Amino acid sequence: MTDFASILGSLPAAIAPYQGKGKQADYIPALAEIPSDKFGMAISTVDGRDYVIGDAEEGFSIQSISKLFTLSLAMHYAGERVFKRVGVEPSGNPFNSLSQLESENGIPRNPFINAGALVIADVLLGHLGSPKQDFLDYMRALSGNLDLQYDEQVFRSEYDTGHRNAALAHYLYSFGNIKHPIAQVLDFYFYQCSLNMSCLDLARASRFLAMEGQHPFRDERVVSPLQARRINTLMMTCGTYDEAGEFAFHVGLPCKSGVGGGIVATVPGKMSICVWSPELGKKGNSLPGMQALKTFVEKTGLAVF
Ligand SMILES: NC(=O)CC[C@H](N)C(=O)O
Repeated sequence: MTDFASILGSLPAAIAPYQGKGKQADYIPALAEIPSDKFGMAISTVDGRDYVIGDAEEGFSIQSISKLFTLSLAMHYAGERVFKRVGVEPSGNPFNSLSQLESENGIPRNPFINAGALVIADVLLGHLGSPKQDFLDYMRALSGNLDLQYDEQVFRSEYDTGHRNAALAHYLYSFGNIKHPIAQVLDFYFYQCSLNMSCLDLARASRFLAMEGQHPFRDERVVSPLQARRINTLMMTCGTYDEAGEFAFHVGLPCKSGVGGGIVATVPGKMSICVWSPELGKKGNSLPGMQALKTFVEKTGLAVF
């Protein structure tokens, strides 16, 4: 049997050469205050075993990893209709780009770029009675951590500096692809991004993606098996933005990153993984985090191809 504990134990040395080579997100000022040398990783297997290393139980800002969960919830409520309003193609552009929306009639390329996630937030506003609380409850149930909270300071920081997201939301609204008041959409979007979770929380919470949509702690489905397969596919092709090709090439697992430095990866049928290290490469994905996943896959052979 693979000795996951000792493989995890080898990762701090493997990523050490990459620390100090990236840069924390500072366009959201609160994120720049996190010590840059943090590193944690957690694995949660489909049969309920957890393995952790380093700062895996320390909370961080999940940022765009939240898009994985809002998409899952939107697909649960609206099924295929979601894909009338967002596409399933990689954008090849930065996560916060506005440019393709003009020629593509306000239909974002995919649900993981900011434009797509704002549309998904709008979809959820049509289904949730108390959107922020309902989403928090959903994440608490998925992670099994009833103490999960959002980070007020990060939320405020995003609100104060979120001009690009506001521009995207207005532009989408002008195409009729946002239907609720823009202030409500942004409020919900900044809230989802400012949830504070640890690697262990996120590895557990994303386990349904490795379990054909089965809820990790309840006798119910989060999404259908087909939907789980599609979400994994979108993670592989679009989850790390304009670096998705590099991730598929070097890591070979469905991944979803956030500018807080976290990356969730799934090994369908086997486990879910979350790594966290705040220094980002040029495309906004954790540089040491990517190396940790690459090394993990080399040592375990767990890539999907
Ligand atoms: N890639 C990310 O994590 C981006 C999320 C961030 N909240 C933003 O909207 O810019």
